Amino acid sequence: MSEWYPATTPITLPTLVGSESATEGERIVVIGGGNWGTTFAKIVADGGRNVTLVVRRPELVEEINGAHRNTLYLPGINLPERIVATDDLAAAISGADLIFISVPAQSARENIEEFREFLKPGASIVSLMKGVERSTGKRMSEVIADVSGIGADHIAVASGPNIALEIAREEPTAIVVASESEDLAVRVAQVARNSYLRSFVNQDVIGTEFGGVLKNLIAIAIGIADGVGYGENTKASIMTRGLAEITDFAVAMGASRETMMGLAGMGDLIATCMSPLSRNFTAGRLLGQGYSYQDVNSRMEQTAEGLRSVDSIRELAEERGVPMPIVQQIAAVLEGRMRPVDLAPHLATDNEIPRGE
Ligand SMILES: NC(=O)C1=CN([C@@H]2O[C@H](COP(=O)(O)OP(=O)(O)OC[C@H]3O[C@@H](n4cnc5c(N)ncnc54)[C@H](O)[C@@H]3O)[C@@H](O)[C@H]2O)C=CC1
Ligand SMILES: O=C(CO)COP(=O)(O)O
Repeated sequence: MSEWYPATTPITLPTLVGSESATEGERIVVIGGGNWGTTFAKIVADGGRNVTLVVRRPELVEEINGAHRNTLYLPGINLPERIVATDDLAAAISGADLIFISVPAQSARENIEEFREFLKPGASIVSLMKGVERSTGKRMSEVIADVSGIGADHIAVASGPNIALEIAREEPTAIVVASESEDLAVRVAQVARNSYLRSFVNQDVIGTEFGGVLKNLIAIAIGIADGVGYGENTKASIMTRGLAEITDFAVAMGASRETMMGLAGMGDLIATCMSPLSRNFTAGRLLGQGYSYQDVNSRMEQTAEGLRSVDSIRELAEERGVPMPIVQQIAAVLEGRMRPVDLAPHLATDNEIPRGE
């Protein structure tokens, strides 16, 4: 691979034509039969490749292979026949070249532990997850490296404004793939593209991952504002100050500012804050309507990663001296120390002298 594409550059067709064969014949596995894992398998299949989808429930294996549906997670969506579901993780992983993981972030470690002995030499792992591990504060690519022992040149992450059900409905969308290895990023981007999904690449793994994690927190804040009944000024103020806040954090952690202005940062922030399909927004809205953290947890049937990332992000920010007033306030609402209605006025750390925007 001689050329490299910055975050703002789509992979253009001439490039793809020349290297299309790089991914042909590769065995592709997606782990996780939830909202995003199933949608991602559809993306790959609609791009013309066969894909094995590893799920846990035998009845879901039957539904996907028989009716080509995953009714619980993707109602109304017909899945391509190129997706073959299995609950046999070991068999799926043995011989797999490219493995995408889409399970809740807190389950990632145990999931990789379960399959690492079956990894074939040269296999690559791609995280589709948008959370940090609570017990360690690690990003998912770090957890993958820790547990699998695979080197950074075989690890990638994919992120962007990717509300699963919209993509499953084949609404045009963009995604960004990041890896320290340009070859791997381009290979993965070639797999994650089809008539309705355009893929971009970059080398900023830290920024691409943190973009996905951090926008969840701001989406919770927007949900809280919505639940309280505040209008668009409040939400726009939180989104704008939120972007500044999460950018400062990500840059302090080693991300590039440019990434945070791209698909994985601003792009995903907009999608998640604006979509009623977002689980993080929904969890925030319930909080804003007066439900407690415990109530929200029990009402959420799908993964709202932001709820589990708040503490880790707060700790990392404190360690690095990055002010995160909005994240602090989300934590205060979650812990019952602040009324949701009081969240929005405190968009900045309370300074006596107003500071520059
Ligand atoms: N749903 C979406 O629109 C998007 C989600 N993501 C991220 O993808 C990740 C997964 O989210 P969703 O699929 O939406 O969640 P989900 O709640 O819809 O599904 C999670 C799936 O993981 C399975 N699972 C749980 N623990 C497991 C384990 N130990 N081993 C194997 N499977 C396990 C569950 O059975 C379920 O099928 C999250 O990190 C999320 O932030 C990223 C982009 C878009
Ligand atoms: O990451 C997502 C969209 O890019 C999905 O957001 P939610 O997890 O809040 O549904």
